Amino acid sequence: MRLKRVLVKLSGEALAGPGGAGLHGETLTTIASDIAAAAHDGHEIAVVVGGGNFFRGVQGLNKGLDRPTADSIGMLGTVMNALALEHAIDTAGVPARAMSAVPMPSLCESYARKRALDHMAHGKVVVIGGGTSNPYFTTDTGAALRAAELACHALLKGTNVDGVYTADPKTHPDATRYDRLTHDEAIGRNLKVMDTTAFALAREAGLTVVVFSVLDAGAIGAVLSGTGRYTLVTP
Ligand SMILES: Nc1ncnc2c1ncn2[C@@H]1O[C@H](COP(=O)(O)OP(=O)(O)O)[C@@H](O)[C@H]1O
Ligand SMILES: O=c1ccn([C@@H]2O[C@H](COP(=O)(O)OP(=O)(O)O)[C@@H](O)[C@H]2O)c(=O)[nH]1
Repeated sequence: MRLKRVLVKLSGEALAGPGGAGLHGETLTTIASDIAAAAHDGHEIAVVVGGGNFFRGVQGLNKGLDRPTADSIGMLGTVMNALALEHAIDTAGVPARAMSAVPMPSLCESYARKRALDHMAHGKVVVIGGGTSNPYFTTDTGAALRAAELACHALLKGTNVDGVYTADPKTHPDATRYDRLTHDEAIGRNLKVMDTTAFALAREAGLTVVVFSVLDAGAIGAVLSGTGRYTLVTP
C-alpha cells in the first residue's frame, strides 16, 4: 500500500484520554508526536478531528435544541480540538496549520482545498475542524470527503477499537475482527464503526479506509509502515 499522502481521522473521544470527555494533555501530546514523526518521515498528512469529547448533535435533542442548532454546537467543538492539536503538533516540532470548514478568520484559516494541498506540499500538517460545515453530517463523512478531494492514498480512521468487528465489540464481546472487507460488505452488514454516508463516499471515491486504535503510542507510524494491527476496507 503506497501511503505518501494520508488523511487521519481522529475521533473526539481519542483526544479525551481516560476521562472520556474534554481534552487530555498527555494523550494529545502522544498523538501529536506520532503525527509529527510520520510527517518527519516524509508523509503528507491532513487530519480531520471529531468533537464527541465536547458535544454531539444528538445530545442537544433531549435538551430541546433543534438538530441544526445542536449540530452547529457540535461543529464548534471540532474546531476546539483542531486548535489544540495544531498547537500540540507544532510543539512536537512539525509546523501545523488548523483550518476550519466553518469560517472563523480570527481563530484560524478557513478550509480551502488548494491551500490545504499547498500546506502539505510544504511539509505542514493540516488539521481540519468544522466537519463538512453542514448539519446532519458527521466528521467521518467530513474525513471521507477531504480524503477524496485531497487525493489521499487512504483514510486512516483512528479510534478506540483495533479494527472492524462483526458487531460492536463493546456490546458484543464474542464479535470477531475482520482483517479485510469491502465497502459493500461494511455497508451491507451495517457495521457501525463508520456511518453509512462516510462508507458510501469512500466507496464512490475508491478510497481505502484503515480502521485502527490510536490509543497506543506509535500507532499511526505502525499503520503507515504496514506493521500495525488494523482492518482494511477496500473497494
Ligand atoms: N462493527 C463494529 N466494529 C468496530 N467498532 C464498532 C462496530 N460497530 C460499532 N462500533 C463502535 O464504533 C466506535 C468507533 O467509532 P468512532 O467514530 O471512533 O466513535 P463514535 O461513533 O462513538 O464517535 C467504537 O467505539 C465501537 O464501539
Ligand atoms: O459535518 C459535520 C460534522 C460534525 N457535525 C456535528 O459535530 C458533532 C461532532 O462530530 P462527530 O460526532 O463526528 O465527532 P466524533 O464522533 O468523531 O468525536 C456531531 O455529532 C454533529 O453534531 C456536523 O453537524 N456536521
